[in-house]
Amino acid sequence: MKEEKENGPPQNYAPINDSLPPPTSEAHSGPLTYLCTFFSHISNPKPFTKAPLMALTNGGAATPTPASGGSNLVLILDYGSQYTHLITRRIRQLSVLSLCISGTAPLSAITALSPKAVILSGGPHSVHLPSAPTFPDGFLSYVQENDVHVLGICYGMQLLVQKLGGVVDVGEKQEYGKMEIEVQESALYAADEVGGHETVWMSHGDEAVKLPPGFEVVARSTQGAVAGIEDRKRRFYGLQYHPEVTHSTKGMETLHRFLFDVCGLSADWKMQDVLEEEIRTIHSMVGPNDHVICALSGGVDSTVAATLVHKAIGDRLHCVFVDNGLLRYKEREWVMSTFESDLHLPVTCIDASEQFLTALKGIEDPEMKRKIIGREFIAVFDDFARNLEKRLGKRPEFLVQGTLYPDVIESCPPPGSGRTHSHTIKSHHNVGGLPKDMKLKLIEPLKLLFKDEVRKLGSILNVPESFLKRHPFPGPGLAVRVIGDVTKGDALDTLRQADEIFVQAIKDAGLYDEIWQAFAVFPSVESVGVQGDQRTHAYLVALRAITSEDGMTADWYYFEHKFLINVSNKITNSVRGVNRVVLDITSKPPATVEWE
Ligand SMILES: Nc1ncnc2c1ncn2[C@@H]1O[C@H](COP(=O)(O)OP(=O)(O)OP(=O)(O)O)[C@@H](O)[C@H]1O
Ligand SMILES: O=c1[nH]c(=O)c2[nH+]cn([C@@H]3O[C@H](COP(=O)(O)O)[C@@H](O)[C@H]3O)c2[nH]1
Ligand SMILES: NC(=O)CC[C@H](N)C(=O)O
Ligand SMILES: [Mg+2]
Repeated sequence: MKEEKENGPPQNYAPINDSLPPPTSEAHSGPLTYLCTFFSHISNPKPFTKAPLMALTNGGAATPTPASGGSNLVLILDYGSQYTHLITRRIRQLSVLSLCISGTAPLSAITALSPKAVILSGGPHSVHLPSAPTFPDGFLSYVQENDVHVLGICYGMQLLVQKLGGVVDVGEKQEYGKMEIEVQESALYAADEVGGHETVWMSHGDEAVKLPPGFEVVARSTQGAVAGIEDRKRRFYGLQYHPEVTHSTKGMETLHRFLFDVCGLSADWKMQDVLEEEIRTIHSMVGPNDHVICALSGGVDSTVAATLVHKAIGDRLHCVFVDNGLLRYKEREWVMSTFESDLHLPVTCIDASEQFLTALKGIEDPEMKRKIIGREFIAVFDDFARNLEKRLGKRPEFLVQGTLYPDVIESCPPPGSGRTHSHTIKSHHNVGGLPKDMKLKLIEPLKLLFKDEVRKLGSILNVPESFLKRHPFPGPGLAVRVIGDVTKGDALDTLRQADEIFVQAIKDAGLYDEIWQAFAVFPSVESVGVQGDQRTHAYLVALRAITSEDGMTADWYYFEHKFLINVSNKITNSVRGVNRVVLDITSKPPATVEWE
């Protein structure tokens, strides 16, 4: 492993914004801080004084005392729906903080956060089966005693109906896809919608056949199934359809009415507040003489994370960029020069390509590759920390990573982080791929944010657009784009060249900003071709370009034929060893963005 010198001293840098509150010795108690900390498994050197945190970290043993009236927070209890994260996003889009925890989390985890409203998500289960997940004992009396509003969506509505004494049964007709409903004037539906039909997205086989006492039906599908219910007196609401999905044309209006008219929440979730809260958290974790290292990839997330932490602790932050041998064409040169010229952040580049490629030799299994990469990254960061100790006389104890909420959702989630009964899709190297015995404590200020929120935060921090608009690039890099053994033959170099041609063509055509991510893949498949009248048996390259809001779901991007013809010709004419180009026309789901 080779360490290179830093990219020059910082110019212009202003470590701490004076307008921000001074460092405190106690952690800020906002829900964001609180859950971030919980997720990060940080053993805080200055213990939190808040009972709620204890309640979560010790599995709910403490008896929290909820603030009456609740905080301005909507808590989502996740029962495994593929749309749970979308509910969280939609609510944040309406400027209200929302967080998602497991639907079977202990009552203490819920009361600790003191939400003003709780949304029970959909899910694949049937409430009448014994294994059906449910909210904890005491939940219904807690929400009643503390004036908490509850909205059940799909499975969540069925759960409410059953637990409150109604009956849910297998419906005569299943309802999947776009359906029409008829609504009546009520808390959830405005007078001008009354009598009108709304298009909604349904996805259920069970239905409420008898409502609990106190409830009324406020919407019905044109097939006759109960689609919306209310018990205003007890503050229980239910929707059989998914208002969070864009196919439910008035879904956002219904959520808006629920949040502001029904629950009386205020629209106060602002990126400026997130920034200030995160800076307070960092001050509370990192002592005045502590040093911190930051894993910087040059991507959007770590750049924003580094800028934020730098604002909090100035030059006690030491950024490290790792060349793992899996980077794109000239990526290392670009990162090192632009960090110096545009961001003025000191970065040390470590060339660990040999170390990573040796560890990956012969490895074909995608999850194994991810775990190896996660392990090697941490080994490099540990070495870097040891070297800094020689220079600074004190070993950095913290590692900043640009982990996002979707990384957590899709990796191995810790209990309480949401995704109750869903599968691990893939271990993102920075979450599920981390070694269990790592010593560095994590600081992950973006851990509860989606990408578009990170971009907003970045622009408040004056991170240049050239960084914020970059397409995401996964930490395991080209290792998840070369199928099978990455070290075999010229796979990596071939892929780099094809990828560069494709992405440059997208930039030249002015399409870069409307595409979420575009890249080439090397499937390690050979096929027969004819080039210069000669038979060839050479590799194929696949092109993938997608649009997405947050990387959780995606659609493939529709290019004009002329564009594709030009790119295909350019690749087969200039990349040695490639005689065929194919286009990936799969959305997520059923595929994922990366091939591995
Ligand atoms: N080559 C690298 N050197 C150092 N750290 C890295 C490297 N690649 C990834 N990381 C770390 O892993 C984290 C997750 O990677 P990820 O690709 O999700 O985020 P990003 O690179 O910061 O942003 P983007 O999603 O826009 O690529 C990064 O935020 C960074 O902390
Ligand atoms: O830093 C990362 N480490 C990883 O291990 C990883 N895997 C996928 N990605 C990126 O996440 C988004 C969703 O990708 P998938 O649909 O392939 O899971 C896409 O933007 C992917 O590029 C990763 N980023
Ligand atoms: N999408 C859902 O929440 C479905 C709930 C339940 N499994 C049903 O089929 O009715
Ligand atoms: Mg990246």
